[in-house]
Amino acid sequence: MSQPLLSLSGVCRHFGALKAVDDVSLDVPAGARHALIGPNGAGKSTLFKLITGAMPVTAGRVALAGADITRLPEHQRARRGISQTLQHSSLFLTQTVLQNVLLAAQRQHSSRHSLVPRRQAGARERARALLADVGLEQRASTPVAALSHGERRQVEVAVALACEPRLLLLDEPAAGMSPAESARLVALLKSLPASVTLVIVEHDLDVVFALATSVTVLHLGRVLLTGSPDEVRASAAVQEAYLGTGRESLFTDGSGPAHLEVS
Ligand SMILES: Nc1ncnc2c1ncn2[C@@H]1O[C@H](COP(=O)(O)OP(=O)(O)OP(=O)(O)O)[C@@H](O)[C@H]1O
Repeated sequence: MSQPLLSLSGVCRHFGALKAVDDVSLDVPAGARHALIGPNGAGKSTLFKLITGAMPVTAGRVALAGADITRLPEHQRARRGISQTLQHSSLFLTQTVLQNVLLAAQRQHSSRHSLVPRRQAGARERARALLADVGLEQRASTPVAALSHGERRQVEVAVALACEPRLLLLDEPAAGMSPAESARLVALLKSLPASVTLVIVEHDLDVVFALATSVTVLHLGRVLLTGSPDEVRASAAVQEAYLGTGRESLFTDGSGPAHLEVS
């Protein structure tokens, strides 16, 4: 098997006596669309932070394309190709859509030569291409504050892509979206090139099962199961972990998740 892009070995994060992430091992191959799911408090967000470097591990090893990055700070991991969208928006609301993406594109290509007009034109071109990729070309001159919730999430994806990531981590990208917006988001994420590997934390299991090529279920900080979406849906242990959460029908009624209309 070829080397995984992201590899976690025995990763732990303890808060006092609480084992929020407990001995998690996981390999994510390049090009995967990998989802992390689990009931509230399972450790998903904490595990994300251990991958991005926003929080140090208590124990274990994080590797990117075979290189040990466990001790690297967040900005150095970002430079190696880890990019993320956050649960809470980090966009500049009074700036236009294009300005937000342009800023990220300029940061990516910043150097002591970045004031050279040719470089600036390159960043502008790249920003416009990214807006086209996420379907927001027509909204380039619109202030972010005037966008719908779903459109803002699309801008966030464009901003994250401007960093030219190898690994894109999406923390609840569909939170607060209407079904139509979720379907558009899934279509957008599906259309990303295989050179961008996705790891997504998402409560909306319709989105997860429409997008993911593999799924890890976390429960009480531990990996309950890693497998294909079908294996996860069929697992009695996963059904049990979701009992009482109001989401168990996605695993137990045999019909699978509601179909998301993805054009
Ligand atoms: N900074 C912290 N200090 C103490 N405990 C924390 C901290 N961050 C998270 N926890 C605890 O760790 C456990 C896992 O939390 P985490 O937010 O990672 O779960 P989650 O699966 O992302 O949950 P949700 O789906 O509700 O966002 C929870 O019990 C939480 O209360």
